[in-house]
Amino acid sequence: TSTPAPEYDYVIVGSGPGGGSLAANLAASGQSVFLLEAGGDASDSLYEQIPARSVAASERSPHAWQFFVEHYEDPEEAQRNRLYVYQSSNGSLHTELDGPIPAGAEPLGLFYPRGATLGGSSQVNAMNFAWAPDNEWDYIAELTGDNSWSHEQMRRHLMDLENCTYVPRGTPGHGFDGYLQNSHPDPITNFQSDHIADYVAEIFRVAEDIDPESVEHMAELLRRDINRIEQDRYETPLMFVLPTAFNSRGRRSSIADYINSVIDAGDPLTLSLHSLVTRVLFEDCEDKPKANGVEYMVGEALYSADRRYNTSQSGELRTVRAKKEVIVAGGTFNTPQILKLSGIGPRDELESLDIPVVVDLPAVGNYMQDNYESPVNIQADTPWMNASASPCTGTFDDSDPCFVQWNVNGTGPYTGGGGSFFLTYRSSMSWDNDTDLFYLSAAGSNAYGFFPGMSENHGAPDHWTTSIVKMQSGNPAGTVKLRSKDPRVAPAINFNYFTERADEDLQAIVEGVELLLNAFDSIGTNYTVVLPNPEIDMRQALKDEAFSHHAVSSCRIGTNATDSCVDSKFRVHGVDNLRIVDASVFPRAPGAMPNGPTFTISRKAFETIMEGDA
Ligand SMILES: Cc1cc2nc3c(=O)[nH]c(=O)nc-3n(C[C@H](O)[C@H](O)[C@H](O)COP(=O)(O)OP(=O)(O)OC[C@H]3O[C@@H](n4cnc5c(N)ncnc54)[C@H](O)[C@@H]3O)c2cc1C
Repeated sequence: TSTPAPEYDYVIVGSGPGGGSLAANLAASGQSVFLLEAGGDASDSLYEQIPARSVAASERSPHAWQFFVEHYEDPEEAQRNRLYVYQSSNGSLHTELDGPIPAGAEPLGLFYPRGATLGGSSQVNAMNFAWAPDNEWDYIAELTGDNSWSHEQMRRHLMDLENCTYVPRGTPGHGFDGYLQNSHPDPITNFQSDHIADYVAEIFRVAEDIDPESVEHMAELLRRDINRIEQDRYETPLMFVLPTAFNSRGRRSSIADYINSVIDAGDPLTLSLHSLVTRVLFEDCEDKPKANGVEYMVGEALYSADRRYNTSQSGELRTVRAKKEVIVAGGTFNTPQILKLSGIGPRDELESLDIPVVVDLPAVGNYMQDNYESPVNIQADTPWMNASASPCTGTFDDSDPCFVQWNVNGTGPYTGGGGSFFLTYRSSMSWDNDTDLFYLSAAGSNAYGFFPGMSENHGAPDHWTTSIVKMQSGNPAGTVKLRSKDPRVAPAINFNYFTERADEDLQAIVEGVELLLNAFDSIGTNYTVVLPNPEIDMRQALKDEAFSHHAVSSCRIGTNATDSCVDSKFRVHGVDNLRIVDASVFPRAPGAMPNGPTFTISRKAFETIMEGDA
C-alpha cells in the first residue's frame, strides 16, 4: 500500500454493502476516495468464498467481530434464552446447550456476529438476496416527502447494481451488467426424499391452494421470482427458492471483488485496511459544524469485539482530510458509536462520558429494530433424508468430493442456498396488503439461532427447522449506547424485544407456527415439537427463543432532528458534509432481509451525491 495522501474528495468509513459499494462507485466515476476498513482483506479465503462456509466465517477471525447483545433489560428475562452466553474467568464461553453454566461465569449476552473485513457483513452472510416489498420503499417516500425513494425509483438502483443470472436478459426489473451477481439454487436438489416432497406439497396446498402434480411441478413453482417487478409480489403467499448472491463459479459474489477491481482498473480509490476510525473531525464554522476528516488507529484486531483483541496492543493514530465529504458506513452498531464518539448524539449520554457535544441528536443509537426470527424445530419419527448418502466429508479439501465439485465446476452442495425452501405468508396481523411472515425452512436442519460454536452444529436428518422471519417489525425500541469513550470498546446493545406491538407480533408468529404444525399433521408424520418449547405457553417460548441478525435503524432517516438522524439525502441533521450510508438509516426494517436493500440505498446515495456534485 502506498502512503496515503493527506486529503481526498471523499473519506468513507466501513466497506460493507453501504460504504464499500459507494466508495467503489464514486471512485469509478473519477472522485478520489479514501476507504477505511477496520478489518483486512480476506476475500481470497475459502471461508468467504465457499457459500457453505458462511456460518463458519461469521464466527471466526479475521472475518467477523463477535458482539454480545441483550434482548431484554431485565436479566432474568434475558437469560431465559438457552443460547445466552456466559464467560468463565479463563475466557471460555458457555451456553446451556453445553450443560449447566459453570459457577462464577459472567453473563455476556447473546452472540451477534458482524462481518469485519473488506466487504463487511456481506462477506460472511448467508447471501440471501430478497428485495424489500414495494410498500417499504413507498413508506420512506411518504415519510420524507421525497419521491426519489418510491419503489419505481429504487428499482432503477437495483437494476444498476445487479447481474441477474436466473431470468432471461432483458426481463423487466432486473439488471444484468452490475457488480453483484444473483443466482437461483436449483430447487430440484431440495427434494431428497418422498417424505420431504410430501411436506412441501402440503405447504403448497395450505398456503397457496395449489395441488402440485409432481416434484418437477413443485421445482418449477419454486423458481418463481420473489424479486420480480410486479407490485403484487408480496401480496399473495408464495413458495420459492430465494435468489442468492453467488456467481457462475459457485463463489460468493462479493463487494470486496468489486472494490479490488476498481482499484486494479486504476480508479482513484485508496483502501486503508486495519484502520479503526475513532472519530469524525470538524471545522469550526459559525452556523453549523462541518465534517472535514476522520481520526483513525492503524493496527490489527484493535476492537474489543475482535476475538484476537488484546488491550496491551495499541494502534498508530492518524488523520485524513476530506475535501468534499465524510461518509460513515460502519453498520448498525458501529455507525452510532462513531457518531457519539465524535460528539453527535443524545446530549445526556455524551456529557456523562465527558464527550464535548457537537450536535445534540437524540436519535443516534435509538429506534434500532430487527426482524424477529422464531425457530420451529420438530423431530420426526423417521428421518427426512438419508444423511449417509451425502458424499460430502466437510473437510473442504481435495479429499472431499463436494469440495472438488465446487472447486472445479462451481456446483454441488457447497454452492449457495441449497436445501432451503422459502415461503411468504400473511397473518391476520399484517398492517397492509402484504404478507408479513417470511419462512426459511430446511429438512435435516437444526439451526435455531446464533451461539459460539454454531458452525459445528451439522444438523440431524430427523429434524426439520424453519425460521419464521417477522417482516413489518413493529418494535423500534433497540438502543446502542457507549460503555466508554474509548473507541476500542464495543457499545452496549439492547434490542428491548417485544416492547412495542408485542401482542400483534406474537399473534402473527403463533399463526405462522400453526401453519407449519398443521401441515406436519396433515401428512401423518409422527413428530415431537422441540421448539417453540412445548412445555410452556407458546408466546413465552417465542419471546425466549426469538433471535435476529438483521439490525437496522439506529440512525434512521426522517425529516427532523428530534426523532431522526439523517434526511432523505443521507445528510446528518445539523452538520455539513457528513452523510450516513448503511443499514442504520432505514426508518424501519426493509422486509425480511436487509442486505439487498442496503446495496440498493448505497447505489441511491451514489446518485444523490453525484447529482449534488454536478
Ligand atoms: C452472519 C450473518 C448472516 C446474514 N445473512 C443475511 C442474508 O442472508 N441476507 C440478508 O439480506 N442479510 C443478511 N445479513 C445482514 C447483512 O449482511 C447486513 O444487513 C449488511 O451487510 C449491512 O451492511 P452495512 O454496510 O450496513 O454494514 P456491514 O456490512 O456490517 O459493514 C460495516 C463495515 O464497517 C466496518 N467498520 C465498523 N466500524 C468501523 C470503524 N470504526 N472503522 C473502520 N471500519 C469500521 C466493519 O468492519 C464492516 O466491514 C447477515 C448478517 C450476518 C452477520
